[in-house]
Amino acid sequence: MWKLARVAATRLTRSRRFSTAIPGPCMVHKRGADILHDPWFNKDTGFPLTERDRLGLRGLLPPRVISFEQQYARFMESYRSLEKNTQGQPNSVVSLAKWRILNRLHDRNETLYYRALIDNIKDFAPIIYTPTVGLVCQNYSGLFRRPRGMYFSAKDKGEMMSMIYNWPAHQVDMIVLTDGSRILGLGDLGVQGIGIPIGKLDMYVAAAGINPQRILPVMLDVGTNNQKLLEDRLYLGLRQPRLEGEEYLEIVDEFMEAVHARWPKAIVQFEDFQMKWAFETLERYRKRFCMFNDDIQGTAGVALAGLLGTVRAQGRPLTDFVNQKIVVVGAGSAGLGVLSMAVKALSRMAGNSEAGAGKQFFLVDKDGLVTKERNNLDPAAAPFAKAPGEIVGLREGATLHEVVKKVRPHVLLGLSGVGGIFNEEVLKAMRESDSTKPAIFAMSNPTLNAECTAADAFKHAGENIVFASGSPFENIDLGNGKVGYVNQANNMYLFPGIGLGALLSGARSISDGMLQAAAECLATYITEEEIEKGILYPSVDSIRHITAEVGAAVLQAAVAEELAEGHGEVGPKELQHMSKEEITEYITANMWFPIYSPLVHEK
Ligand SMILES: NC(=O)c1ccc[n+]([C@@H]2O[C@H](COP(=O)([O-])OP(=O)(O)OC[C@H]3O[C@@H](n4cnc5c(N)ncnc54)[C@H](O)[C@@H]3O)[C@@H](O)[C@H]2O)c1
Ligand SMILES: O=C(O)C[C@H](O)C(=O)O
Ligand SMILES: [Mg+2]
Repeated sequence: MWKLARVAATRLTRSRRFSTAIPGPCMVHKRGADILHDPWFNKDTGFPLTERDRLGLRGLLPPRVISFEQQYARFMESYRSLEKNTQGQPNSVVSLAKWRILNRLHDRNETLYYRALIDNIKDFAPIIYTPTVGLVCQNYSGLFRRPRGMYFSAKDKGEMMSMIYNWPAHQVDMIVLTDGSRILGLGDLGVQGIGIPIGKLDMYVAAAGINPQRILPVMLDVGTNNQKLLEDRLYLGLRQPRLEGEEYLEIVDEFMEAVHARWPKAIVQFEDFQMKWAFETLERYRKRFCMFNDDIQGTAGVALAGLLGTVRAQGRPLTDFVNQKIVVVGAGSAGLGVLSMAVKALSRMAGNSEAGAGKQFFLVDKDGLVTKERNNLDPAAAPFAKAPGEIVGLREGATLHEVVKKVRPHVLLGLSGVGGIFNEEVLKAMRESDSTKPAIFAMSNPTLNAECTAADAFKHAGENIVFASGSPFENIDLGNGKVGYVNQANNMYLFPGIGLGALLSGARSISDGMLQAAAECLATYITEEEIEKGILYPSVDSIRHITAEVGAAVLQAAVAEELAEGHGEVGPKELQHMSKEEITEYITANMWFPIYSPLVHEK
C-alpha cells in the first residue's frame, strides 16, 4: 500500500509542483544559478545532463552526476561523522551543531532535506522539534542567517492585505502562526519564537505529507515583555512592550482577514500563544475560519488518548475512566484544554450527562490546589475548581505534595512548564496511589522544563508506573532485563492529522467532533500487547502512518457533520460516498513524498 501511495504521491507531486509552470519545454520558469539557489528546485549534483543543458546549468556544476541515493548517503555520512566528532561535548553544543547541518540542507535542497527527515524522523525530530527547537528559539537572533516564513509586525498595521501577496507561492495550504508569547515552557521569546512554526510545519511535511511549497510559518510580532531581549542589541524583533487589548486583536484580525482573502481554504494553526490570547482567539475565529489552537485542542486529544490508554494499561475496562482520579498540574491553555476534553469524554460515557463529570479531577496551579474559594479565580479554571465540601482534608492552595498524598491519584499529569516540580517527595507519594500501576505524565517542554525526568519517575514512584513526557527521554533500564518504557505524549501525534483531514475535506471549520475523532483514532491505535508493556503512543517512526489514520478520521467526521466542502477536484458529494478504505487511500495518495521530479519535458 505504501508503495502505491508513493507512486500516487509522485504523480500528484508532479502535477502540483508544476501545474502553474509556463507552457513550453521547461517546467520551471527559472534558469541557471537561480535554480541552484532555489531550494525547492535545486538538485545540486543530481541534475541530469539533459536538464543541465536545457536549464543553463552546464558549467555551473562539477561534471559528474550523482544520484539522489548517493547524495542521501553522503549527507547521512556527514551527519553521522558530526555525531562522532562531537561526542563528549555539552548537549547544547551537539544539538545546535546537528540543527545547523540540517538547517543548511533545508536552505539548499528541500527534496533531500525532507527525505532525510522522513527516513530518520526518530533521530531528527528532537533536533527540528522539541527539545532543540527551544534552544534554537532562545538563540535565534544570533543564529539567524536566512529568513524563513513571514513576519507581520505591529508596524505593519494597515499593510497586511498587500504584504500577504509578497509570499512567492501561489497556493498555501497550511499556516502555523505564533506571537511568540509562550514558547514551550520558555516564556516570552518575542520574534525568536518563529522557530516553533517552522518546526511544526516540518512535522506537517514529514508526518502529514503536506507539500512544502504550500506551507507558511508566520510570526506576528506585537513586541515582547522579555526585558533581556529588549536590551539585547542583536534582538531582531520590535523593541517595544507587547500590544494589549483591542490594539492586539486588531493586528490578529487584520492578519486573519489578509490570509483568508488570498487563500480562503488555508488552515491556520495557532501555536504557543499565552493563555489569555490562546482562548480568546480560538473563540473569536473558530467559526469564521478553518483554524484550531494546537496547545489547547491538539494537546487535549493526545492527553485524552494517553489517559484512556492508562485505563487499559491498568487492566481495567474503558468505562472505568469515570473512576480515575487525575491530578492536573498547570491551569494554562494546555492543562485546561485537557480537562475540558476529558470532562466531555466522561459525560459522553455517562450518556451525555454533565452532572458530576470530572468530580475526580483535581487542578493545581502556581498557587496550589484550585478551589472555588480562591480570590480572583480565573473564569477559565472555575469549572474545575473544587467546592469546599468536595475535598475533605484539603484547603484552597494546598501544595502539590499535600494533594497527591491525600487524593492518591491514578494519574499525575503536568502541563506547568516548571522543570522538576514532580520532585522526589511528590513522586514517592505516588507510590501510595490507589492504582497499582499509576501513570505519570510530565508533558512540559523542552526537556529541562519537564516536571520530572523518566529516570526519577521510575526511581522514586516505582517500576510499575506508566510514564510519558512531552520531550523524548531514553527508555530506562530497570535491571534484570526489565525496561521502563518512555512514551512521548506530544501533540505531534495529532496536529498533523487534524490539519491534513481538515485540508483534504475542505472543512469550513474545525469542530469538536473532528477533534474528538482524532483523539479516538489515536487512542485505539495501540494494541493490547503494546498497552501491556506500558506503551500508550505509537513510535515516532510510524508517525506518517498514524497521521494518515488520524487524517482519515478527521475527514470522516467533517463529512458526517456536513462541514466538508471538498478539496481540489474532489467535491463534497464524492467525499460523502467514499468508504473508509477509499478515504484512507485518498488521504495517503495526497501525501507528498520527496523525490526529484523532472524539470524539463522529454522532447
Ligand atoms: N506535550 C505537549 O504536547 C504539550 C502541549 C502543550 C503545552 N505543553 C507544555 O505545557 C506547558 C504549559 O503550557 P501552557 O500553554 O498551558 O502554559 P500557560 O502559561 O498557559 O500555563 C502554565 C500553568 O502552569 C501553572 N504553574 C506555573 N508554575 C507552577 C507551579 N510551580 N506549580 C503548579 N503550577 C504552576 C501556571 O499557574 C499556569 O496555570 C509548557 O511547558 C508547554 O511546553 C506541552
Ligand atoms: O511544541 C511542542 O513540542 C508541544 C507543544 O506544542 C508545546 O507547546 O510544548
Ligand atoms: Mg505548542
